[in-house]
Amino acid sequence: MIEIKAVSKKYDGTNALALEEMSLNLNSGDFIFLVGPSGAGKSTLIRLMFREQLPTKGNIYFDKKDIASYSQRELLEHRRKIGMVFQDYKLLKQKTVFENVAFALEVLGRPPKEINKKVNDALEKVGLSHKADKFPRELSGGQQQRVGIARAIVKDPVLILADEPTGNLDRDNALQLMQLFEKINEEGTTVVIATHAWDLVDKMQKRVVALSSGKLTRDKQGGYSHE
Ligand SMILES: Nc1ncnc2c1ncn2[C@@H]1O[C@H](COP(=O)(O)OP(=O)(O)OP(=O)(O)O)[C@@H](O)[C@H]1O
Repeated sequence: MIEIKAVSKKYDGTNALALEEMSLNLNSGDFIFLVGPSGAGKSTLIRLMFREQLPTKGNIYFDKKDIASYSQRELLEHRRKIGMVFQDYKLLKQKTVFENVAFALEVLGRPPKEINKKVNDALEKVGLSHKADKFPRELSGGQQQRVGIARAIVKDPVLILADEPTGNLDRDNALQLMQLFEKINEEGTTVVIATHAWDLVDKMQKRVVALSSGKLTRDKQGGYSHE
């Protein structure tokens, strides 16, 4: 699905490479944990895959097409196919749970009837139908992140990119969130999660891609600490 080929990234105004000659293949249906110390390049890799930024060197192919060569229309379509989930949820405070999720489809110009059905389906999937009319401030952190996930899946993405999605949650909530990602993955969506939650990575037993100083150091199925 995504082929990352010898990608390097240097941010303007810095000398060090955030990513160095990184190559990685993501297959359709994968569940991947991206791990590594702070500054290893995990967020950079996610930004490059979303095409929020371009590589300094190397290429990223999505279904065989170099994403750097996209037209404006192809770029919008690329982003429609990818659901993003963030550590700080990025919910709109003045909108209800329903409206937050609906917004992801409104910006795509979808008709209200379709929006209504898809938002209700997404909220049901994350177990928050009963909170549809609440505002984010009325929800717990775990519930807010479920809204973040509903907002990502409502677009029927082929890929979910989550950057530290459980960073603000306690262990029980974090585990439930990971199990929700697992359910979404089992229904066919490819999932990539950058995380520091080693214990959960160990528990989930998925493909683990480790980065260190911008380089890939490990790519193995299973937990993190067990070789
Ligand atoms: N916008 C930016 N401008 C300049 N340098 C940046 C920028 N974003 C990241 N970097 C640098 O690139 C390197 C990789 O950062 P990145 O955020 O990708 O790492 P990370 O593995 O996601 O870290 P963390 O676990 O702390 O989120 C770091 O050295 C960081 O300082």
